[in-house]
Amino acid sequence: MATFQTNASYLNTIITNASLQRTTRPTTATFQVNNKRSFRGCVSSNDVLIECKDIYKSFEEKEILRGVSFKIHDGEAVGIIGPSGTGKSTVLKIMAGLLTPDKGDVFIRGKKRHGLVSDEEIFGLRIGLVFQSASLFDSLSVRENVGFRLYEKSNMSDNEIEESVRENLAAVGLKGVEDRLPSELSGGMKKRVALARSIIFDNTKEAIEPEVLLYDEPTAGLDPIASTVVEDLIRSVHLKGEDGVGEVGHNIASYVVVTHQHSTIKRAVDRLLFLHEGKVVWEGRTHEFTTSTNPIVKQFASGSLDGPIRY
Ligand SMILES: Nc1ncnc2c1ncn2[C@@H]1O[C@H](COP(=O)(O)OP(=O)(O)OP(=O)(O)O)[C@@H](O)[C@H]1O
Repeated sequence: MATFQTNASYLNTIITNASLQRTTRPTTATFQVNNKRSFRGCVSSNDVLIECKDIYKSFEEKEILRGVSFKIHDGEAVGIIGPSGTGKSTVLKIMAGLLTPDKGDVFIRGKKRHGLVSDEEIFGLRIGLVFQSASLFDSLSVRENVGFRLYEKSNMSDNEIEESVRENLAAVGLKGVEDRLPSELSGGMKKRVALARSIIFDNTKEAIEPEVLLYDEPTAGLDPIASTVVEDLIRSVHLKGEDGVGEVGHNIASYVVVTHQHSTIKRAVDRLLFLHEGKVVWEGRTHEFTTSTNPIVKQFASGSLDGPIRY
């Protein structure tokens, strides 16, 4: 087994830990998974996992976020959409604790987060971020990339990790690529390898797997069928608390997806936040997106050149 010198914080899939103690889960469980955990299908005001409140962020002179506010509830599948360059990825990084806002607050399970998230903090809500670019380690094989976190931190044997890597790769539609280097994969394959890495599960631990996954354009650049595979996989992780190979009982219960793809909006999310000119200008259920009379949403949904969005 290779000895990895690289700091885990450089992973494209960053599993961050908010510096908070775990709070009691809501009692309104709708179904039970493996007698270990409850996953919820409904939303109420006292189950907010992440709240962004009046967030401002500038890069140099450019003001990108101008008072972004929203809440992510336990059990939700939320999409963030909006024109290019409007700050969607920036919002994800702020939620993950990789960027600090210039103004405004991020609350994790009701407690204010101060500064960035560090690797040392191991309790509380876990937030996994899958970056837009696959950002795999070039010098590591696919197997080592996917199993990276397990090789570094778990008590699983090399054989168990290998098996898990193989199964999770198969779940994203990739077989027999374990020994390849990232340079030997297409862009879409790299993306799926990154996804496999985000959903792989440490079966020696029960309590500290991610509970919110943040996906930055997980289906961009994939062909329609590969997109469907990824969308369904994301959905199954959310719905059943399963990992890519159908093992239940994990903590992954909610996710946020930044996407431009209509298929991903339709298949993988239930609620949408529309970001435009630094603010959330519309929120609604997915099925309301195409029928909304909001001129910004209407223009975006139809792809029309006429309307308030200008390039
Ligand atoms: N670290 C950074 N330094 C300087 N500018 C940045 C940085 N990160 C983002 N930006 C700028 O902030 C703006 C918003 O970027 P962001 O990636 O959040 O947008 P986005 O809505 O996700 O875009 P897209 O849909 O095209 O992926 C862009 O103009 C980008 O160039």
